[in-house]
Amino acid sequence: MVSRRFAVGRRCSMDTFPPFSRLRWSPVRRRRGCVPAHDPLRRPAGRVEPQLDYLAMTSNWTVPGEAVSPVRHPEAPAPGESIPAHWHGCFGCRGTGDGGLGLDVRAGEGAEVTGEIVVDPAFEGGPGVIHGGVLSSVFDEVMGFSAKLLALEVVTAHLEVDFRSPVPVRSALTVRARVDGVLGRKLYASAEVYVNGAAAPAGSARALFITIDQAVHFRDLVGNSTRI
Ligand SMILES: CCCCCCCCCCCCCCCC(=O)SCCNC(=O)CCNC(=O)[C@H](O)C(C)(C)COP(=O)(O)OP(=O)(O)OC[C@H]1O[C@@H](n2cnc3c(N)ncnc32)[C@H](O)[C@@H]1OP(=O)(O)O
Repeated sequence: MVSRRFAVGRRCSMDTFPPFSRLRWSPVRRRRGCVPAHDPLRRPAGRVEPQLDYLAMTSNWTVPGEAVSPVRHPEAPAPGESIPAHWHGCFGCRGTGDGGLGLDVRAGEGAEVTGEIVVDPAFEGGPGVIHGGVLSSVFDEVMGFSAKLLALEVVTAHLEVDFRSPVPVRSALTVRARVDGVLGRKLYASAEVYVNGAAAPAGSARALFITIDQAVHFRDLVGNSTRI
């Protein structure tokens, strides 16, 4: 709780103490009571704030009961083998030297895959941690690869991510993903990310992929590519 005496535009010693001086809205500043005049987190007088239950905002995604178990294609890469890129122009498939994520995704048992990535400093969001959008891309890509074990062409229709703990840049990430169920053209997938071999996941994701016919889906879009 920020006291009224310190709440408006008070400069504090942290203004001159990098790196805090750059973090205008940081929780540290809020705790110390040095909150800029236009702090977006301040409550306008008289306004009733909704009481959000943040835990209820974590994923409650469930696979429909009618979904069937995924069937691995007989010619899918064997467990432990690398799964080839689905498109050389893909940001998720390209190496970091080529502006991509630098993911290595390997087949596991059944419809499970494991992706490995070292978080390039270029992927920084907050100071020293991965950008949440980049981590979402990692999840999207690794879950998408699980569809390749079924030899299906898919695009993402829905993606949701829970960020449980910060993921440092330069850390080694292991992403475990799998197709949980298939219902017509719909593939339900899930994944977790582990930092530097930790036992507890730092985040998790759920996605819905829809099978497509690549030739039809990208027919009128492929001309936009700079990588043909
Ligand atoms: C990059 C790609 C390479 C492809 C090569 C393959 C390689 C394999 C490895 C892939 C690894 C890639 C991993 C990254 C993949 C991306 O990041 S893809 C890029 C982001 N995604 C997109 O651009 C997709 C944009 N959306 C679309 O094009 C269209 O909405 C879709 C997804 C094709 C669906 O459209 P549609 O074909 O007309 O089908 P539609 O009838 O609307 O939906 C089918 C069913 O899904 C349900 N549905 C659709 N959207 C939703 C939703 N958001 N929520 C819930 N249900 C939904 C519908 O209700 C319907 O249900 P049923 O009626 O069958 O029960």
